[in-house]
Amino acid sequence: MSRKASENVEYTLRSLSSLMGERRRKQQEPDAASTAGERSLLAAAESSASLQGSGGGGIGDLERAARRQFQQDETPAFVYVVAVFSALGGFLFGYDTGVVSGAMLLLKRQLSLDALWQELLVSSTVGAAAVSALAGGALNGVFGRRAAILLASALFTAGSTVLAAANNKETLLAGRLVVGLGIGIASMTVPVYIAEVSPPNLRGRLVTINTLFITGGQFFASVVDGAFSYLQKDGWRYMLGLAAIPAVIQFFGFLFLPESPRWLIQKGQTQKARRILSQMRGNQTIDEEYDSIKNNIEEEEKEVGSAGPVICRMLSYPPTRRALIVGCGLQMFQQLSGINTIMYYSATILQMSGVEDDRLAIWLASVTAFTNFIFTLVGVWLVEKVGRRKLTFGSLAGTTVALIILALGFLLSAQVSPPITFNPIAPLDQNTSCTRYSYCNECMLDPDCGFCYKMNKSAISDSSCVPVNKASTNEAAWGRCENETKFKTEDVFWAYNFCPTPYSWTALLGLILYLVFFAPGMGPMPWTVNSEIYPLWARSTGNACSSGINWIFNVLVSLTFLHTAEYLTYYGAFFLYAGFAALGLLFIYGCLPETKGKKLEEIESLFDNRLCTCGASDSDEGRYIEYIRVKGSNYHLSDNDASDVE
Ligand SMILES: O[C@H]1[C@H](O)[C@@H](O)[C@H](O)[C@@H](O)[C@H]1O
Repeated sequence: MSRKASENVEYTLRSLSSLMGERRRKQQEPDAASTAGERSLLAAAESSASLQGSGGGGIGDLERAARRQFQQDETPAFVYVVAVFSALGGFLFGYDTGVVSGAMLLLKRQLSLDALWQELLVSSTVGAAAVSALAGGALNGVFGRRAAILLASALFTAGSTVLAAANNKETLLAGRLVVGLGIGIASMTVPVYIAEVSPPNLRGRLVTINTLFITGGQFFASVVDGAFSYLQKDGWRYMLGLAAIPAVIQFFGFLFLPESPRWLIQKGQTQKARRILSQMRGNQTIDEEYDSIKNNIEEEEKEVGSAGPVICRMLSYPPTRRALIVGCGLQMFQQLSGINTIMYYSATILQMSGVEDDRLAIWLASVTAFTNFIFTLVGVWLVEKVGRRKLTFGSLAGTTVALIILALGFLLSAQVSPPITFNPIAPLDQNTSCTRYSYCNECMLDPDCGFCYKMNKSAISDSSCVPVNKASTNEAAWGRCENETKFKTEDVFWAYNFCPTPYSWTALLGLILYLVFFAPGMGPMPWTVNSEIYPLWARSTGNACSSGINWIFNVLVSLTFLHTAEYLTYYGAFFLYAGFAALGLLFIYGCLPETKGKKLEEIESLFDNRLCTCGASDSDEGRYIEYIRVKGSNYHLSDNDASDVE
């Protein structure tokens, strides 16, 4: 082909790229296939040459050819199978963290657990997860992702079996610790593994599926809790033991699933890596991807060296240091916005809104978990459309507003808190410490007391603060509210952990808005972004650190909530979370770059500039990079080329 002809070909292809870009901008929603930025677009230079002759109609041919090519290039189902099997780790993470609240209600009665033991059984899992997430980095680096996932599913299976068979609290503690170790390893490995096997145009979506499975696990756990709460004796065994089923499925599944090709290349097992990569990419050519991974590893080694512990190298090399700050910051702000407290206290918030039956509240808590799940699905859909940065920022902005509404709901309720008007005489040898309070909101904040009152039309009368029955928070230890079945027939009401209030709708609105905004962005994006921002040599360690931070802040926020509420009251605690969320907004605005559509190997360059300058370089967002294959050679429209086109 003459030089002129080939220039024409290139020109026409660029026009096509521009035309498709235009159309895409108009639609505002790039269709999944056409955003496959790195796929070769066309194989036929000849048809382009003939296109010179056929004028405008040729563009139609070319576009059709491109579409045909895209359809053939469809991502093989195998990638989805791998993603779903890995995400079972997310399901177990969600299930095991979610199921414990329902199991505790039964356990504490059957094994007469005191507050310390209850606290231990709940927090030990999260604490163990923090430790194993941090240790998971080394495990992943040395033995690979597949081995780490196999180990996590073995731990889940062993832990759940021990829990189901436990006969004393010590064995229960051991089981909870083992499950926690599994959760930590899974939480850091699964996103990394999925990111490494996914094609770039689907990576965000597939990693986000892992968080969908986390929230799915939490929802399933809440349903299981509800169902087995009727089985007073040993119901907890089923609740805690059921997790063994998905764990076994994942274990056997992973015996047949492959190692991450990126990890294999890093370890010099190039033949195997090639084979797996082509299995994952179906009929697309893998040469370009393979070469770019390999070159990248070599360059990284030259640039950063391989001496000393990875974390030291990460901290002394500016791009990875910045990535680490962004990754850990995101995880920290996820937890500081209070998701787990909100989920945990959703039953209370719902009770405040007039749901008086305890069992109904348990079921309504599964409505909360379901909302969290469904809106995470919205995140799966949005992540490749609007990108990580906008999604995270928008989500946290909405979460901040929701937290303020929630806090206002509690504030208004506290201000109109009903006074205590009736002080019954305690039977001999009974606790009377609750009688010192003058208002319901003081009584409510004391975990040992509850509010007992009469309702006359909509007016509260004869209200007292009395000790709660230690065995069931549904009734008081003594007095008018002592017998649930009896007082319900006498127009007497019992409120534990909440006060009857006309402003409950404000808190309810805050709760709903919180979930709607948090779930699509702040829930999944910290995991998704962390799986992509580190170069290969730093990926395991980076994810280990950021997941560790997630778990550490998870424990901190859960353990301090009650004390925070005692010092600052409920509304103070929610205002505090809103303050953290607002700080998080500044952080995301300034520091979170867009990683959508980029190859993992390209992402490191996003952190080349000073920390928190990516907000300013945001103009690149949504820009479309077109790769064009002409007669076997790849043309990547460089930045300049692309701006020519646009
Ligand atoms: O991303 C997840 C998810 O949002 C869960 O609902 C929450 O319990 C976890 O702590 C969080 O890491």
